[in-house]
Amino acid sequence: MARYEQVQGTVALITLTNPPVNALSAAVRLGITETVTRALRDPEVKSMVICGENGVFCGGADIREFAKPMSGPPLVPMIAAIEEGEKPVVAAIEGAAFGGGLELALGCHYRIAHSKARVGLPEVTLGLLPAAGGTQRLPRLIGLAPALDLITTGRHVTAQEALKLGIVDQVTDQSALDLAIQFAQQVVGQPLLPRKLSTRQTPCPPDVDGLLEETMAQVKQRARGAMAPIACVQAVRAAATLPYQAGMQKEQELMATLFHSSQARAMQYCFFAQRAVGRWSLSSGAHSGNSKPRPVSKVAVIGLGTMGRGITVALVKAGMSVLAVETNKKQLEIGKQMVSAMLKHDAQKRNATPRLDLLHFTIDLLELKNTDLIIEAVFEDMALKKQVFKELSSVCKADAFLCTNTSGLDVDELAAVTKRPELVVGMHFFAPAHVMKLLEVVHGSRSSPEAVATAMHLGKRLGKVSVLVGNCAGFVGNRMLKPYLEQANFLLEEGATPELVDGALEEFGFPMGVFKMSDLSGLDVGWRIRKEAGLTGPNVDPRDPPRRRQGRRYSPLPDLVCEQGRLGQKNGRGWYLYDKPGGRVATPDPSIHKFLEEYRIKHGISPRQIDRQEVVERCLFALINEGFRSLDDGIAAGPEDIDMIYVFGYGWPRHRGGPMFYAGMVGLPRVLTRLEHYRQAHPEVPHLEPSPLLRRLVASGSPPINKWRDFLQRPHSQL
Ligand SMILES: CC/C=C\C/C=C/C(=O)SCCNC(=O)CCNC(=O)[C@H](O)C(C)(C)COP(=O)(O)OP(=O)(O)OC[C@H]1O[C@@H](n2cnc3c(N)ncnc32)[C@H](O)[C@@H]1OP(=O)(O)O
Repeated sequence: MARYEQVQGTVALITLTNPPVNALSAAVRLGITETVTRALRDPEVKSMVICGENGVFCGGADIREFAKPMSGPPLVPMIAAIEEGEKPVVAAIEGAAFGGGLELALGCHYRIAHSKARVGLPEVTLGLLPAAGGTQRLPRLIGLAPALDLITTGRHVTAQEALKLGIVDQVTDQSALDLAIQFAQQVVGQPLLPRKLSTRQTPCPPDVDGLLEETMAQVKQRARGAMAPIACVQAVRAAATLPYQAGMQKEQELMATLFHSSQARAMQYCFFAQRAVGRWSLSSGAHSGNSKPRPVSKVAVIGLGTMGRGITVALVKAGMSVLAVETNKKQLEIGKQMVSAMLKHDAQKRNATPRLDLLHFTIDLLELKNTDLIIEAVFEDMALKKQVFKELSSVCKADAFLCTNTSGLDVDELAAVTKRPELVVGMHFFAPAHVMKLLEVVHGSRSSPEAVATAMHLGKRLGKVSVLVGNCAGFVGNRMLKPYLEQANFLLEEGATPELVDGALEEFGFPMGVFKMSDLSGLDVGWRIRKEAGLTGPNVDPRDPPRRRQGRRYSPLPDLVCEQGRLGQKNGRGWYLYDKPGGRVATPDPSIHKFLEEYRIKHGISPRQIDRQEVVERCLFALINEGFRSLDDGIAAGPEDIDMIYVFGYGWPRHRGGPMFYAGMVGLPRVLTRLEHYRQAHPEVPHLEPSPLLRRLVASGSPPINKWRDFLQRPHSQL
């Protein structure tokens, strides 16, 4: 797992060989320990170079080993032996040096990087801290403030930034390995002590306490309940305030509290789940391994509303040529201005040139005739979308893919109006589409594996986490959101305020609660959908009592709020008050409280005290319950798919792993018992009826999440 060679007569070359990313498994650590010892003992060897096979230095500790009992040599003494040795060691960094990989490089005396390499300490994103000396050596190398930034965010930096920060000594466009070998020969005989980072003092600003306090306050706010970023600040503080060995001790103590935590397990689960969702499969036997995406070079976007603009920007940022289509010149001009401004703004932030040359605008559908893939992003209205699909089907070339950016309409119904239903798939982007990482790719009953593969691949090119889902109202994400929103409204009826509900959900870790989120999205969006569904407005069955629709409990509260002209952030009034139309700062509104009180009096509801536990349980367990139903229906392939949809699309806190992982952490029997309890208290709410899958899992002894697929029935799988 570590190859040993002697090159140029006097240089020991140690190559990590653990594909694909040379993770520091027990065997690799043993290999490094043995080869370093050999090189230190060999009188012919004057210096060493450490590199990684296949153009990757090292992806860090082997994350899969974290769940197993520790074996093999630990990292800390292994790295200490490199640093303490009296022969210079040069790290030749190609590809990536992340986590333990960068910590290994920091134990070397010099670092040479290829210009395309990236380095970073992403442990915080796995619920951990860089506990192989990273929190002590990096601040000593680059100073307190930049080290705090890198360690608490886990962000990766380019070789150029690493050079500026002082993490690496040289960057080359040629072979980093060749340069490192040359370098290793040149530095023989030079004093080594100053190169040993553990012997240095951490460069600090005059007001160390001020910087640490300010950082801690910012980190706590950003962390939303995650423990690791806070532990990272505490560990880096030790680098500024304690001698090296005491700092290392502190680093180990803090790591011990994180290592077996449920947060670390949740975040490591997310790491693998994110990669697993890319490996899709269909019941037909087609899967990502046997279905090739078709190359796509020309893409068109139909409709330059909020979604269409975001999608266009995402495509251009990925280097793709885009034809943007609107219905008339006026709309086209508005769209053009906005897309160009968004691209310029984005490029400015990255100090880059906006790729406006990749953009083309038209109102003429005939210009689509050479396009490979079309993403329709018109208003969410089935009749309109059908009309667009009919036209696309006749003007586009016969093998062009037709994709719809719908958030929940029936993809099969759209496919049916075309002459090529096998080339139709859903691509559900999330707003803002150029920022949000999630893409739900919707498999219609006639979508071909090639169409699925092409949409999934395109999502990847756009830097999205693409998740394949089946075709049903709301797909996976919005289908599960429905019972969540419903419970939040019922809680208001029963005595809660928007602030109480949102506070509980934000304390759980969501960036914003359900009512703030609704204000941000615009309250009229759901209102229109409810009108179309006959839940409010003129099509309501006149025999329905005010708080019942279609045979079940219904809360008209959101409709009544809209009827008052409160549409959310866009007009400055929704569930909250905003300083101005479009304002972002939500203030509780006494007139909403009064409205809720009057509503309860009118409907004879005695308000009761509602605590935060009830808010979290009712909203989240109802959502989770729908997740189990989606799994059983074959709309979601596995719990990982649901979890990634919620983490990347709906702000579910990563340190809680996603709704299905969270259910496992809480304990399936508890989720079942609480749902049964709430169902008994609210018999008119069918969403609270525990799903058959949840019952089967509990009856089978609540197996771990990776075994849930064995319990699915899926009589009507959509995948
Ligand atoms: C006791 C601990 C003491 C000290 C603290 C040290 C802690 C650590 O080092 S924790 C690990 C920190 N490192 C990371 O977080 C980096 C993780 N990896 C990546 O970011 C990326 O994989 C990459 C940039 C290195 C490569 O990206 P890419 O080329 O896109 O490949 P993939 O991400 O798809 O990965 C390929 C394949 O490798 C698996 N993998 C990647 N890194 C690790 C790892 N560190 N340990 C175990 N496995 C790893 C990844 O899961 C993929 O496999 P699967 O598709 O089967 O999941």
